[in-house]
Amino acid sequence: MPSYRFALPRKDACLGLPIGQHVSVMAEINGKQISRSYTPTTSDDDLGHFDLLIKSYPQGNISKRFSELKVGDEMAVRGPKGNFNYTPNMCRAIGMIAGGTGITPMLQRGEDILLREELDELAEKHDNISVYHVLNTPPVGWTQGSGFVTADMIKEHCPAPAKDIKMLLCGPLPMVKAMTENLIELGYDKPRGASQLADQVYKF
Ligand SMILES: Cc1cc2nc3c(=O)[nH]c(=O)nc-3n(C[C@H](O)[C@H](O)[C@H](O)COP(=O)(O)OP(=O)(O)OC[C@H]3O[C@@H](n4cnc5c(N)ncnc54)[C@H](O)[C@@H]3O)c2cc1C
Repeated sequence: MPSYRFALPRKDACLGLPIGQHVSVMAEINGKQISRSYTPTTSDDDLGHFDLLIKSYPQGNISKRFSELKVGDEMAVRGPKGNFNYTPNMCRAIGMIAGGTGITPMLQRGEDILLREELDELAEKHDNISVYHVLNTPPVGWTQGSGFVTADMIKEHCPAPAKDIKMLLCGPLPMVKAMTENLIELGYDKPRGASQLADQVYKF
């Protein structure tokens, strides 16, 4: 999946995006201003530019635009955007369910398993981080999950429902819908349409 690098106005500038927030990329399409959210894979340690890992859909309004960019082209970007402001120790445990490019808000810093090396390295280095990959069509000998993420997988790998935990969801709409149903079935709070920081289940 291609990654696109955008220059910042100065070589020593950082994007300055708070963890948990994203940017809006805008374009005028058929006379209408359309914007979509994207989470850079670079951090504030990266100066002079930021990178976006984009899956371009042939019918996608904004994502298709990326695939048509030539070096030197510009896009309109606005931010920071989003209600999720991460602060250390904001809760005891965080469960994250991400589908495809939905991994980008979970790991702000890209693939068949996007960012796999980075994720596995994080889990190896930190006792309090564990990663479970679920593949639609796994290769022979695959020992982790296969098919879609199920309620049983969530129960086994994510923090159980409690006041001091959060569950973060990001991915294609059908997946987010299915995960919302799984979470409700498991006893987590029903998420509202537009998530707020205080919510137990936060949909990006
Ligand atoms: C917080 C957040 C962060 C995100 N970060 C990223 C990121 O880092 N990288 C990234 O690539 N995306 C990311 N997304 C998704 C992104 O915002 C857009 O939804 C995506 O690029 C599709 O937008 P579009 O305008 O191209 O398509 P739309 O105009 O929304 O859809 C038009 C058509 O495109 C096709 N299409 C669109 N989405 C899908 C899909 N998921 N599966 C199959 N077909 C589809 C369908 O044919 C659809 O009818 C993020 C979303 C959120 C909420």
